[in-house]
Order: sequence, then C-alpha cells, then structure tokens
Amino acid sequence: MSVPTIIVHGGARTFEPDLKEVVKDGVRAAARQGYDHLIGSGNAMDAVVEAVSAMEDNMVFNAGHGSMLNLNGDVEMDAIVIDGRNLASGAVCGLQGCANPVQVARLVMEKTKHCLLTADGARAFMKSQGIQPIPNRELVTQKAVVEFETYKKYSTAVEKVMLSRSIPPVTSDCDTVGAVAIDGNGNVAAATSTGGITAKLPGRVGDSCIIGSGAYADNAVGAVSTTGLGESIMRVCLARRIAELLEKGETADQASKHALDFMSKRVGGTAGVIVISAAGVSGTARVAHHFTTTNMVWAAISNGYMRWGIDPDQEESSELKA
Ligand SMILES: NC(=O)C[C@H](N)C(=O)O
Repeated sequence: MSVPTIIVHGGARTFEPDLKEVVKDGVRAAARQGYDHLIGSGNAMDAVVEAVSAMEDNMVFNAGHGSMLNLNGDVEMDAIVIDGRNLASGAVCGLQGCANPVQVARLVMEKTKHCLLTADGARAFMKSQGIQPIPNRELVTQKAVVEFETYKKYSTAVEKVMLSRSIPPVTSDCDTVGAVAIDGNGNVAAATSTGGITAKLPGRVGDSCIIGSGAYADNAVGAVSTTGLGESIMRVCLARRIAELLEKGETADQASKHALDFMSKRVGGTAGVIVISAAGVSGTARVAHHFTTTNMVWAAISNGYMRWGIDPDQEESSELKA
C-alpha cells in the first residue's frame, strides 16, 4: 500500500508577476481534479490524464487551448502517457485540431500496438476513436498570437526563451503541462502535453512525446514529467536519466538536481522536472520538483495537504478542503 500522491507542473520559464496567481490557481485546480480521481478510481493513470486534461482546457497554459504557434502560425501539439505497471506508453506528435491530446495519447496506448502516432495519422486515429476534431484556430488564443508576432521578429526565438534565465518575458504566455502520480497500490503514471515552442519549424517534434525525455514511469523506480527546452531534454533523455539515478539509490530531490545539472553542463538549456519515487518499504512516496528556469509552477497533493509554488525555494501549503 502507498499513500496516494500527485504532483503537477504548468511549465518552467519566467512568469510575469501579475500572472503568477493565475497559473498557481490553474495548477492547484488541476492537481485537485487529478487527486479526486486518484482517490475515486484509485488509478494513477486516470489521475494524471485528468490533471493534464484540466490544464489543456485552461487557456493560460501552453497545451491544448492556449498552445504556442509554429512558424506558420499553426498549432501542432505533442503529448504522452506512460504506465509504470508495465512500461506501456502512448503518444502523439504534431497533432492538430484536438482539445485534449493527452486523451488521444492514452488511446494510442490502450487501443493500438504502437507507441507514437504523428500528425495526420494521429488525427485519423483520434477520429476513429470517436473524438471529434475541432478547428485548429479554436485552440489559438490572443496571447499565443501576440507571443508569435513578437518572437517572429527574432530569428533565434528558441535560444532567447530558453537559453537564459535572465531574459524577461515578452508576453504573459505559459508552458508545457505534466503530472505524475502514485496510487494506493503503488502504481505510478506520468503524462505530459505541450504546444511546443513559439515559432518552432513546422514539423518540429519536441521532447514531450518522447519516452524517457518528456516523461517516464516505472513502478520499480518512480515517475517523471519534464518541461523546458526540448532539444536539450531529448539529448540527455532527461526523464530516464532521473529514473536511472533513482535506481542507483538517489532520492527524488537528488536525482532531479543531478540530472538537471548534467543537462546544463553537457548540452546547455534550462528545464524543470516533477518526480515521484516509488514507495518502497515505507509505503511513502517521495515527491520532488526542481527547475533551472526562473520559475516553474507546480502543485502537489498527499495526505490531505496541498503544497504549491512558483519561485525557487518557495512553497505555500494548505489543508485540502473537502
Ligand atoms: N515549454 C516546453 O516545455 C516545451 C517543450 N519541452 C518542447 O520543447 O516542446
């Protein structure tokens, strides 16, 4: 038996001061929605998909509604789920016209023999599963357009956003979302969903849908979801690297810090991670979050308490209301 626990993130980057409360509200609501499923169905996979779906529906986050725009001004989304019981995984990339890519990723895992479907194929599969497409433009928010127009002026948008801690945000956009959970039976699951990076080349696929980069989950070890510069995260297989460090006996906190240090020293770039280590004999899972960006918005629930934060070394907490 384990203590049911969930942690979610709403992206790692610099958040404008007046946006901080909005995104903290968003991750708290998503964590609560996921936690209610964790307790209700008792299933870690249900919990992470619910939590990520809530953030995809919240226009303030860069996933589903609110996704960032590629160089053509279009939305192309990536998402993944991983089940720690059997390492099953499903993912989509370059998906258009879908409100909840994480739910399609789950169907890829449950209904196909494959791990990852791309673009038109992913969309056709989505329709075959009875999920109605929506016009891609419905996913486009005003803030995404403003962000796009601003960053189009820079040929090095990716570097400007992610390679420096000190660049102030140009607009009030937010970032990739993710969730990891452990249920009462000790099963872990991870989910990540994103619109990617503003002004990315059409067809660019980031880390978020890649096993071991944007997410990882294994009951023997724990679960991880990442956010940040996909090109760096993929090159060090960040989520799997954290899992390896857990396997070697590091705590969730140590593994997060060491893996992010390794990434920044070896390939550069910034990122954030959320981690739950497997419960082990005590039955108590360890939860950690760590980021090398200026901010990462996160929220965690366990044992009747919610904790959340956005700045380094800062957190708030309150008893969970019924
Ligand atoms: N903001 C993000 O987390 C972006 C995502 N990791 C990507 O590179 O697509």
